[in-house]
Amino acid sequence: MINSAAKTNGNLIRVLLSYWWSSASLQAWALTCALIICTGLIVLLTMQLNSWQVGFYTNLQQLSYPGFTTSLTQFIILSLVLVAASGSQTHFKMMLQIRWRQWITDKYISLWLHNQTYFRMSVHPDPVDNPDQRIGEDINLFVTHSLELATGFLRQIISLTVFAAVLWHLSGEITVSLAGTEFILPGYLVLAALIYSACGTWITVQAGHPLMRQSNVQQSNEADFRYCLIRLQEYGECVALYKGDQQEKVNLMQHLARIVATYLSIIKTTRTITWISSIYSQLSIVFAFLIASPRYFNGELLLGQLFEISGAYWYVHSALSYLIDSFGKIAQWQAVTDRLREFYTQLAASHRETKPRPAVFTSNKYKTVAMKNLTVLSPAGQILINNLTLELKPGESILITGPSGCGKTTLLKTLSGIWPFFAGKITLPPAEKMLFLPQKPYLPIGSLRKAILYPHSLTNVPNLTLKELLTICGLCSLQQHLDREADWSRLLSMGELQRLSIARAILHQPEWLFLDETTSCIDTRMEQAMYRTLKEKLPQTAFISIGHRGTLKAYHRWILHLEETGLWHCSDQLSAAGTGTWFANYS
Ligand SMILES: Nc1ncnc2c1ncn2[C@@H]1O[C@H](COP(=O)(O)OP(=O)(O)OP(=O)(O)O)[C@@H](O)[C@H]1O
Repeated sequence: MINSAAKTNGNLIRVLLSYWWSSASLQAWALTCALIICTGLIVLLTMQLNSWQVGFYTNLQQLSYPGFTTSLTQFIILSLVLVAASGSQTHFKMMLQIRWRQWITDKYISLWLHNQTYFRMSVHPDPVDNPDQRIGEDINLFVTHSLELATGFLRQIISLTVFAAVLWHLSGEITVSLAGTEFILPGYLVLAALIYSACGTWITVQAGHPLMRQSNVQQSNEADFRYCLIRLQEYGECVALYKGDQQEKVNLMQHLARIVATYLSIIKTTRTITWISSIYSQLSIVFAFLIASPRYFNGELLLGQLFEISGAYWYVHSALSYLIDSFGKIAQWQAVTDRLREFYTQLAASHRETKPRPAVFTSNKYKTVAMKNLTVLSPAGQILINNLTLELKPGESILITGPSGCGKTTLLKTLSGIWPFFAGKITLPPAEKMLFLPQKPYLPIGSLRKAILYPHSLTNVPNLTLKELLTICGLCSLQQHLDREADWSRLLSMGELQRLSIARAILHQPEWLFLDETTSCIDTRMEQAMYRTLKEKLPQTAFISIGHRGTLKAYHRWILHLEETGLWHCSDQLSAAGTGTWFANYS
């Protein structure tokens, strides 16, 4: 168990960091190096500006005007280089951000779309929430925060090394007497900064750790709220017809209330962290002066040196307080990383489940659609179809009937390879010879031409062919709109959408056509016309239809009737005996 978790974590890290080992690695490393160089340069310039104070204040103290103007010139030059380095750092960081995000998003989308994983995950007993948000927003936050934290960390490490050395040098030695014994402490200012920051960090971590969980919950709350708004927009017509405005408002307000409640707890934790870090920062301003003042008042330090110590102390203290200052960002980074890990774990599990199963054979070798001892289950484990054995030869058609909810659609989903809950053996012809028309037609947003050609993107289909197709499917009025971009699934009626999917089937000429109540929203006369057209245009095609209307029997040789109990019964309309011939040739 621990091994598997460690393996998943290892794979996740490989996916997240694969940009640096990808085909675009040259670009990745070039941007990273440029970012590191700019960050290092900024710290070195900051150190120069800190040391510059010594000369500047000394010149002021000694009333030296030429020294004062030289100091100002130095300041202008250092500042100009610092501005250029800061601008370049921002440029390289943002470039790396968008390229890295693009890379990870591409990886996640590929994993999500591979082998219909998006569907399989939706029927998982415990599906992860809002995959859209994980891909769209969490990856973006992960990349942004990772780069912010990494560059911040790098800056603080260089800063700590450089300024700790400066501070150590400036500290000199102090003598401390403890229980009558005198100790000489070198670099006591560095030691003081270390102790001070360690105490502050410990207190902040204790007070702020709930923030990570709260951020995670808030990400989910925000995604749920947005999903409800999108659904309302999508089903606006239905909600309006039901006059469900009040119900929708209550639902949306409940989601908003969850966001507010979590936000209130985030406010509480953030307030505590802010109090701690403010006290800590305010004290640190005087702390450096306080512990360096004995040497100043002893005449061992000039005013400029006192300011230099204070500056160096401030940088060392800032570097050591990095965790405290970035606690909110670290908490959010941890939350999005957890959400990406959770999503990746389910993606990986889904991929393991969908590796070609020994129970399903798809190859050119198979000329038939056959099932042997096929048992189809619901996600809850309830048997929908029990021990089904049958074989369908090329060009033969079968009508699947049965009461609503008995498992007709699930049988087609099993044959299409997207339903994972089954036992038994299935053999199928190659995927490109089959076409599945779902009950609810799907049309991509775009031109009508793209909608008819979906899921292929054949570009060489002449307009005339497409117009003829629309005519024979009773959609003449759409002929003029082949290139009109729209959300066609909203504009067309259900019957029109179903006829458009029949046009799609005729265009693609499959050898095996699976129709899941594809004509359920069309009147009987038109339904008959559609089936006659299909038979005429696709004479060699085998039809596997689901339907409730008895009129469909005329277009199919076989009738498979499913019962609610999982039992089934198959009959041959051509055979005088009616049943039994189905299995004669099955091997
Ligand atoms: N994704 C899913 N998650 C949970 N249960 C599901 C899922 N898909 C189908 N089911 C259940 O499986 C059973 C069979 O559903 P299916 O859609 O196959 O029925 P059907 O015979 O095609 O019904 P209808 O004639 O009404 O279209 C139903 O009880 C349904 O609730």
